[in-house]
Amino acid sequence: MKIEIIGAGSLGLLLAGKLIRSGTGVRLWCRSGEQCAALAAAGLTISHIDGREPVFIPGSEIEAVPISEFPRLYPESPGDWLVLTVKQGVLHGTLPELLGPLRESEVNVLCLQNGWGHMELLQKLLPAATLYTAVTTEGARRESPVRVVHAGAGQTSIGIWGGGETVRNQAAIRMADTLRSAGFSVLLSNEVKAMIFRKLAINAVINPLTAIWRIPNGELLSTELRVRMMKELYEETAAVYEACGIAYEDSLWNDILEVCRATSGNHSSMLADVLSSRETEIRWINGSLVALADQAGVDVTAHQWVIRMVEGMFVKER
Ligand SMILES: NC(=O)C1=CN([C@@H]2O[C@H](COP(=O)(O)OP(=O)(O)OC[C@H]3O[C@@H](n4cnc5c(N)ncnc54)[C@H](OP(=O)(O)O)[C@@H]3O)[C@@H](O)[C@H]2O)C=CC1
Ligand SMILES: CC(C)(CO)C(=O)C(=O)O
Repeated sequence: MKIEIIGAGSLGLLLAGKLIRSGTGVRLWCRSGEQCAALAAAGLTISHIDGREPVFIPGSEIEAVPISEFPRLYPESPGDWLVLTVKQGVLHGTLPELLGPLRESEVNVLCLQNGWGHMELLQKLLPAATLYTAVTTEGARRESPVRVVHAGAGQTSIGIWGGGETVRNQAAIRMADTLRSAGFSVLLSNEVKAMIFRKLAINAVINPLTAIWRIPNGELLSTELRVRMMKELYEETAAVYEACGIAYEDSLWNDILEVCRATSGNHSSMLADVLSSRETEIRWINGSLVALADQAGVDVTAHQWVIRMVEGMFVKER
């Protein structure tokens, strides 16, 4: 199996390194030629916060190519899968033009983005492709273009976008087996929308508050006021789901609290973006809930406020 990974950031480097180490063919598409050169010179190091030995992949074993070469090189020798590990902003920004030549292609595409909105976009861009959503609780943090920290082993659930029996889908089964042999814990799910909306609720409550208060996830639980703000965001989210007929488990609020405990020392991805003055994914997390709320006539004042707070902070810091 040959896997094309687009986006050599936290998740892309983690996946690429572990897949290469397990013997899977990987071509890694980086935004910059500088990162490709750095990987060729220094190799890739994956370290673990749980004390496991770092994994080192020598540069000679890494096929890293600048994304500007994608339209020329990809059609000459396309891989079996495209794995997208860029942020939502890139998917909605520069990637549509790059993927344009694949419009007729029946390629399998695995998308690991948090948030909501990217799958509909990809469906329009790549109507002949089979799209798979992956919802992951793996934690990865890129330290440099050639170093990534595996900050927490999690679980990845994969489902066919648009419905279908993922659990019997041969391509999905092979992909899951390949990821498992690289050391990831993977489930196939026929409930793709339920898994996306569950993760969306978790991100919509935890990410903006940790980014605004600049605290690790666990500190959200340290005062009553913080938990009350979380609850407000949660209750608005639940009201949107009810109004839109989106099913969710009764345990969702407790699940969110549990994620804070399980990832207590982690910086959320939104806090990490804010601290690095990068664009956040709030438009596709809280913003997508506001869009659903507008259609359904639900009041989501708390979500609107956190969006303004995070977007205002980002603009100020640039
Ligand atoms: N990190 C994690 O633990 C988790 C992440 N996710 C989701 O996965 C997605 C990726 O997250 P993460 O890996 O953290 O993000 P990062 O910002 O670490 O990585 C994104 C990568 O995309 C690269 N990139 C930007 N533009 C392009 C382009 N046009 N072509 C190719 N590559 C490009 C960036 O390059 P450069 O740095 O050079 O700009 C960067 O290396 C997000 O949607 C996130 O929500 C989900 C669960 C966990
Ligand atoms: C689950 C959580 C909140 C873990 O940090 C996450 O997905 C993120 O930071 O984006």
